[in-house]
Amino acid sequence: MKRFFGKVRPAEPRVSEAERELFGGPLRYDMGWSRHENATLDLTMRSALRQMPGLVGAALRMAWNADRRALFVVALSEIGQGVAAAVGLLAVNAVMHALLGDGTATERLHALLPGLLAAAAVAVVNSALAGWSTAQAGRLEPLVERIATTQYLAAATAVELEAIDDPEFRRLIDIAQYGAASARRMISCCVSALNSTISLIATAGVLTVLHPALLPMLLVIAAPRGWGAMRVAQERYVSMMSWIEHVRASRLIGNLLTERTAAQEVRIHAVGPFLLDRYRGMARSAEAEQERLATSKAVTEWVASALSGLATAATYGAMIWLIMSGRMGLAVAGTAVIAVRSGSASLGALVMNVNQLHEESLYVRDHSRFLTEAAQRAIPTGGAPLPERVAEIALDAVTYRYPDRDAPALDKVSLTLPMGSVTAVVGENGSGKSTLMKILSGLLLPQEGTVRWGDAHVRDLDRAEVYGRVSLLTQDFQRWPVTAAMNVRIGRPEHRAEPEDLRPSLDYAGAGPIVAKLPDGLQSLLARMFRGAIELSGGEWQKMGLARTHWRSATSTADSILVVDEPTSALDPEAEIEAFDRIRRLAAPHRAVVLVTHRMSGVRHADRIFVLDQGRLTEQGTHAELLAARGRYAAMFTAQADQYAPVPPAVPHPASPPAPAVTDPA
Ligand SMILES: Nc1ncnc2c1ncn2[C@@H]1O[C@H](COP(=O)(O)OP(=O)(O)OP(=O)(O)O)[C@@H](O)[C@H]1O
Repeated sequence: MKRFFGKVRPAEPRVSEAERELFGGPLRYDMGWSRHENATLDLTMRSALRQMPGLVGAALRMAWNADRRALFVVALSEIGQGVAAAVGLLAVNAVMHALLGDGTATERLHALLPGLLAAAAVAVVNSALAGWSTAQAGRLEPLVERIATTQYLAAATAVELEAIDDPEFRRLIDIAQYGAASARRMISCCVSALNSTISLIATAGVLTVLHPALLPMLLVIAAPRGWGAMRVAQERYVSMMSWIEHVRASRLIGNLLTERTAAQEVRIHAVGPFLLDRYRGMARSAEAEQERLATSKAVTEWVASALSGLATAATYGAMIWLIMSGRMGLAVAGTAVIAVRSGSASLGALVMNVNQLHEESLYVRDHSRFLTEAAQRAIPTGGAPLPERVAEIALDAVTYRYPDRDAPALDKVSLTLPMGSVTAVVGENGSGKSTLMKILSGLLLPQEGTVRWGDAHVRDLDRAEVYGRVSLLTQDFQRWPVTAAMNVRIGRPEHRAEPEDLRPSLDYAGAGPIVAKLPDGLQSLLARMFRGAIELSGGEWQKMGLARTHWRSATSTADSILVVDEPTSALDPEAEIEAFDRIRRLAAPHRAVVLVTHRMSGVRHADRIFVLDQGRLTEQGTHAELLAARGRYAAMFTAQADQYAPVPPAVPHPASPPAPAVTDPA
């Protein structure tokens, strides 16, 4: 019994060997975000029905905002169809009475004509109303999907970077993407549910008028089917939730096999057949879950149909008893049979629609949950205006810890960046350099300590204004799949520019020759995924990125900061020297330049150098001061300088295996 009527639970995961090997264990969605929200995934029928009005209301509100005239027309035509159904039944009743009444066959045929004509007229009106409703609903649905998608995208782009780094929130972003299409489908479900409800009310009214016992009978027939459909939907949803990570991982493997970046290793290392085999393994375990679901659905539907069949037999039995005992006339019974049939069809359709509404509403609920959580984690809007002149940006005892980490990535870091200065930050991998850059840019807010622009605390400032003053060039800067001109202009997209306006930025970055080589110059499309588009090399892209950064800096005169994180990783030695030189030239009286790099040659001319070690600032000073101090910086600098020393240190040769002894055949 518990199997059918207990709470729907995810099936015990069967871990495929491929999952264990590639990902270290089963990839299952742990419903963590619902715990995070202090709400367990509540999938009882009662809670479904309780939440339904709110979710239907939300979908209808979207429809109302999208096109209220269309919504009004849909509602009107659906109500019209319900009324037509009732009138049709009354016409059928009149026909029955005429057919089973007194008089000769000809008289009875004459008597039933008005009823027949009325039924035909009702059918014509009904189909006209149905067409009208379909046309308007078809117009409404894409609008609702667009509104929901826009809400989703706007919320996703407005959250703090910390939320994007949070795996729980990322999962919620993934799941919520299905909500927009579900909101669209909810509109058609709502229309169908309204249609079934109105025709059911009409049928129920007619049945009650005919005989009070007929209505409960109708409900008894439909109830098991409703239960079955809802349970199947819940099982499907729980399964989809618990397998979402698995689906994502399979998709990831599929993408890796076809991605251009992985293509070389896929071939040379024979990763292709290896991953393909693991892909098959994961697909097999997903297929086993699909099979389990299909079997469970078949059993549930069979039980529901059996119960519904028993109820139908009982209903007809009761009707025969009512006729035999003289409590119901034959004409009434005839109409009742038709009414019960059409009523149970309406009820069945209503149950199916409510069930589908329920299923879609689960996804819409994720969408609205995402919007709520995204709103809580959104970058605050408003705040104090940022003065044009701030003289310096200062960090005071800044500590930052990533949500899932114990050790802080930055530990009580204090530093000052005066306008017009060039500051370098060096340190080993994982020492906290990139985190410091994110704090300086306002992308992350410190948990302890303060970041000030002049006298104003970043926390109190209008963040959009802070971002407006930051130029960012990171090693993984975005390679936008748009034209070369737009790849530069997108550094400050709201600033309109003709291609000639971008020339100084291209020349500054040394990207002029790259553009000159492109078939359509600045109008060339830089995206391999489109036909006729061009792909640049890593170093060429880096120059385009530098041009973009220059364009962004050049379009602002207020005090600002330029953050450059490993800008030369793909450049050849000559280009690297040039790039560092260019970055230094970006220093201006109203700009503070911060440079993060492992290339020590690039930092020696900085006004001030900071050394980070495990999140702490351990050394600071000019190049000469730090060399003299003979600390970590001096060690790192000397190690790199030695690489370029005239007499390279001896490189040990790999030991060669001993040659097999050759015996003279003679
Ligand atoms: N999104 C994140 N979530 C959790 N931990 C992170 C995240 N980003 C960085 N870390 C951790 O914070 C610490 C500092 O990382 P950060 O990227 O700032 O170092 P880095 O000095 O820039 O390293 P590299 O020179 O390798 O780029 C590391 O231990 C890293 O594992």
